[in-house]
Amino acid sequence: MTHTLDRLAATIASRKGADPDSSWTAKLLAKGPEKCAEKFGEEAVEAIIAAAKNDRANLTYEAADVLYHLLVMLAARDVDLADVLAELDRREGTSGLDEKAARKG
Ligand SMILES: N=c1c2ncn([C@@H]3O[C@H](COP(=O)(O)OP(=O)(O)OP(=O)(O)O)[C@@H](O)[C@H]3O)c2ncn1[C@@H]1O[C@H](COP(=O)(O)O)[C@@H](O)[C@H]1O
Repeated sequence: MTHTLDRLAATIASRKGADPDSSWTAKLLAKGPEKCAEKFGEEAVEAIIAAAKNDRANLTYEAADVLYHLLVMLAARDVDLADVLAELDRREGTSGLDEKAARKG
């Protein structure tokens, strides 16, 4: 699964600075990080609606859109997927309750 995300992140990275007419990703990135974040939010809302309706087929489809747009948003702000995965690795083995307490300080 990580390999799929790694491949997709690499494809998205390759679209940075590419001709916007050459790919949808290049066109979205050319619109800037704020637009990429907005698109991520739109896709997240569509996934939320599918989940709330218990529409599992659509939730699967929308979740794929969410992951793609998350990677585009990260690329737009030069955040590496590897760093996000490292943060998840860091949390592995700790309780979610501990993580919540740590955030509260
Ligand atoms: N996974 C995706 C992916 N998921 C969603 N999308 C695009 O994201 C858009 C989201 O749909 P919307 O209806 O919200 O967007 P829209 O209406 O077309 O655009 P707006 O008018 O709303 O701005 C669609 O146009 C999809 O084509 C994706 N585009 C690309 N990929 C992957 O990225 C790779 C590179 O794509 P290109 O950059 O197009 O070569 C592809 O091979 C895929 O693997």
